[in-house]
Amino acid sequence: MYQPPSDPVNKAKHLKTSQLCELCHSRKAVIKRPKNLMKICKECFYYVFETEIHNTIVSNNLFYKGERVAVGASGGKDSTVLAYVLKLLNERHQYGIEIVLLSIDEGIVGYRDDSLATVKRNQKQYELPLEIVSYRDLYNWTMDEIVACAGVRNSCTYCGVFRRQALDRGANKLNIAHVVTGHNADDMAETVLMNILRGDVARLEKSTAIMTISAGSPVKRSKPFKYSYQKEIVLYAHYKKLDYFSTECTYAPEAFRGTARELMKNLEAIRPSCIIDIIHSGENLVLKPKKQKKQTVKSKNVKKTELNTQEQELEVRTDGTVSLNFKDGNRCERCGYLSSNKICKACTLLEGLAANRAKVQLDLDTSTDGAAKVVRDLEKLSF
Ligand SMILES: Nc1ncnc2c1ncn2[C@@H]1O[C@H](COP(=O)(O)OP(=O)(O)OP(=O)(O)O)[C@@H](O)[C@H]1O
Repeated sequence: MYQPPSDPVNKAKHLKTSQLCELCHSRKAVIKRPKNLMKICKECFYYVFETEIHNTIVSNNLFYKGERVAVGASGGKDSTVLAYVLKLLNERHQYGIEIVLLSIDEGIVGYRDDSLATVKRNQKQYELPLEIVSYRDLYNWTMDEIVACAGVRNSCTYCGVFRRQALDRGANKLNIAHVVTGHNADDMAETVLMNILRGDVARLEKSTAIMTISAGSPVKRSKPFKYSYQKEIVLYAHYKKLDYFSTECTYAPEAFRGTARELMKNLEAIRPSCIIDIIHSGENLVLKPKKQKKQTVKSKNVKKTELNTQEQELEVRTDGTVSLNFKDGNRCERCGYLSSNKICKACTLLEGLAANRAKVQLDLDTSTDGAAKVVRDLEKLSF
């Protein structure tokens, strides 16, 4: 428990003033706070770290009394600290929420199996219920199989789409409409930078939102660590001796995100506040109103009945490309899960994977030489 500061009786007399905590002025400073370089003691660090998260939760009305909340638990440092701190704050400030751990098993041998073992230990340590949902059960593919079939280059794309939907479906299974994740300030600043560098204005607009809801999904997501620095989360886990899994994913991280991360780390070394500053810039960015022509589809290819029931809209983007938008509440024609598109993103990717698997099998099954084989080999080349 936090000890009140400035107790002249308990003040460490053998310490010089410069060695004392800059907040309580009575205990020895042992930490240089990554966020503002203040030298503080362990107790004050715990207190400011937890209080900042509490303030984020309260000022953004993240929870309501009686709400059931699933923590996306990967066993890594961020989500482990999130589960621990959320349970602590829930008890300390009587949020009145019910916390459940929700883990997705992507099927990555030597990585996710080990991190899930950590989550299972966390479940006992924090006395929280745990639900595990696997890609194998949902999609009949594991990430290891996907990488074997589609290569490592796009692994983050597949994994990201499937995980987002898997978290939704896991929450649905638990009858929970709110998933919190351990995305932190560094992750958010990185995303803002990436979207600026790519000129991805649509994503830039949403990249600093603390709470999001995907089109067609009944599950909202929030990021209570939006203003928490990665380095402080690691320090907190270290000093509190939390049990977490620290190995990076076996598959290559998204190359461009890696570059943005590197750039941000370099900036942070010169100016620690730049992480928060980038988030503030993103939050206050005012974008030009979108110039988009929207018209109802009157296409020959679409049956009249479909038009009536599905309320499609044809969106013509400024770069000339078009997309079909389906209003929320629609279901994917393949899997039946809620989706804003006719076929959800996961099913589109699964379709590509199935086609690729068939092609690989064809190559393995037939010992063909000559033209057919050459044509298949050429098909694999991308320019
Ligand atoms: N397999 C998973 N199961 C449940 N939640 C997950 C899973 N993977 C990621 N998440 C959620 O998404 C957040 C961000 O995930 P990311 O892959 O960026 O990992 P990270 O930044 O290393 O976080 P962590 O340290 O918690 O693993 C995690 O903090 C967690 O809440």
